[in-house]
Amino acid sequence: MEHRVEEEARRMVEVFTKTKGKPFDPSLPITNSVCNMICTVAFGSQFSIEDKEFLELIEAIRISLEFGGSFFHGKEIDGVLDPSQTICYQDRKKMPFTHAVIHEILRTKYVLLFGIPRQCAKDVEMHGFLIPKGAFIAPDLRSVLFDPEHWETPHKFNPYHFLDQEGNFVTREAFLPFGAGARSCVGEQMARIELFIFLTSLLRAFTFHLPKGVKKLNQEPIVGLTMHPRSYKICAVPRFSAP
Ligand code: HEM
Repeated sequence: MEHRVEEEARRMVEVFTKTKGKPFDPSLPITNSVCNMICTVAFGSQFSIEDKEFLELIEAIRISLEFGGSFFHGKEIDGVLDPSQTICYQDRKKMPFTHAVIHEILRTKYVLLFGIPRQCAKDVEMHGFLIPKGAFIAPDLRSVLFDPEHWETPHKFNPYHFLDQEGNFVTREAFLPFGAGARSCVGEQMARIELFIFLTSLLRAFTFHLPKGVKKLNQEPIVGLTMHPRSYKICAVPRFSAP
């Protein structure tokens, strides 16, 4: 699977390169790559970015979710990987800062409004409260991801939440974006591999900046069943000239 993510990352870099540093909305190529990974695993095939059915599917998902959305320099990446080297998931161990940034993105820009609803299989007593058999539960994972007792700056983007004094990566008990227990996210590993390889591939290949005249992006999400980003444009300027 990791090999497929690497291939997809290369395709994404090609699509970004074709924009020649001009303003463009990166959400469609990113969504296409993420969907392709799931389709490869589920059906063994994938959609082209121009495929009419794919575009209709994305629009349908966007509408249904709406009704129910960084910039950091590539210095650490440059220090570890040369421009032609393939990026693999194992490289995260040599890039604690990048790894910490990805964790902090997953925490502060958490995509789900609430976790997958579950039904209680038997009577359970928790902290003196009875949760009866049959009760529906919608876990609020934000309550732990933004808990002031667990995070130094709960609402502020701060990669140092995941780094110790020496700059080593540290895991945190309250980092539960994929849920916990027997029914936690089955796609966790795939999501982690994609996030790392896609992000490092793009940051290694491009410098990102806002289009001329744009001072700031509106980071307020569109709230639906997910927290969806508003549409935006950025410029991806290649960092290395083509061989
Ligand atoms: C950043 C990306 C993702 C996040 C934050 C996420 C989060 C979650 C959460 C919170 C749950 C509920 C866990 C619980 O109830 O304890 C879940 C379940 C699930 N996720 Fe994900 N997920 C992500 C990516 C994916 C991907 C890429 C796939 C598929 C390839 C996937 C497939 C599933 C499935 C099938 C379940 C249901 C598991 C079950 O009921 O046993 N997820 N996910």
